[in-house]
Amino acid sequence: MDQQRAGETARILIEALPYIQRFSGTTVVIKYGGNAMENEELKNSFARDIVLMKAVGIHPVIVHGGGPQIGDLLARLGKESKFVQGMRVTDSETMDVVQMVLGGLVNKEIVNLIHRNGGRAIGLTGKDGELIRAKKMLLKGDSNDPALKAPEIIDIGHVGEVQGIDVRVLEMVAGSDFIPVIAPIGVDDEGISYNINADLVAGKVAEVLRAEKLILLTNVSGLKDKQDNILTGLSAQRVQELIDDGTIYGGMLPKIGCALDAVQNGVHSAHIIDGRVPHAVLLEILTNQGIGTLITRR
Ligand SMILES: Nc1ncnc2c1ncn2[C@@H]1O[C@H](COP(=O)(O)OP(=O)(O)O)[C@@H](O)[C@H]1O
Ligand SMILES: CC(=O)N[C@@H](CCC(=O)OP(=O)(O)O)C(=O)O
Repeated sequence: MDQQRAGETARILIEALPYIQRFSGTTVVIKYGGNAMENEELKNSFARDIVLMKAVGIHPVIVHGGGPQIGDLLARLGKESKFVQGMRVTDSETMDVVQMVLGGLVNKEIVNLIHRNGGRAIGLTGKDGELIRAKKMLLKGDSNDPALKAPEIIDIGHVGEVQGIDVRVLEMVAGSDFIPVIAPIGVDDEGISYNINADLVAGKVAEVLRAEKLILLTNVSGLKDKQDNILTGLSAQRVQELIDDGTIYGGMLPKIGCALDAVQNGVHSAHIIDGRVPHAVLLEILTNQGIGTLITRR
């Protein structure tokens, strides 16, 4: 290595020092969206980032999605995917597919990736240790019928919202070498399974663990306005305006909602970043080059 390159390498390593000192010993919850699992190279760069974080004393907790992967298997079974306000309409048959894909294929693939990159991981669904207690989610629809006084309630089947998180299993894992990898499946008092949007689970997990950061990896470079500019440092009121005028829709709705809730409830900062950028997590945590949309408490 020539001297110039050696100097540059040393400079980059030293740049990480204040971040390592600041974040070592803290918990960072990372939501790994199905859309960010684009190719093998990206998946490996994600796993390397997570292993490096753990090696420098940060406690990463991964909550993963897998929407496109669920959609693929449903299509192979001849079932169409339907979404209302960013939530998958989930009948009993779809719930079975959700459990197979999230709890099986996707969860174990991420665990495997971490092992292949030199770390140790343990895969959990919200059913393990009753980690995620869920209740049925009811959506309020916009009714066009002026005769209806209350907004229409839409039933989207086995879709849940988080009622509580039992942190004991996570605390056990946090003190060890193992990195928890959580599939967003919840269970209610009667043992009924629920499909929960992974952003919502990540937000609640970050809240109960009092995480330093909530990082939401997705397939866009951040929250955008209508002219495609990345928006950052947003107030709750500004977000509501952007929802009302249709700038924020679909899968971005639960993402921005849970980011705002998390920072209101004790998480230091939430970041919506582009999971298609190699090493996006590392750049966000250990360098000056934060990317995407930052949300903090105001
Ligand atoms: N204002 C916005 N800025 C950026 N993306 C938006 C916005 N409103 C809606 N979206 C949509 O949200 C999507 C991200 O959510 P989603 O598809 O659920 O991703 P993930 O699988 O990563 O959770 C983007 O691909 C985009 O289509
Ligand atoms: C209720 C609901 O919509 N659940 C999601 C769970 C997976 C998920 O959130 O995946 P991404 O993060 O990759 O979108 C779904 O069925 O697609």
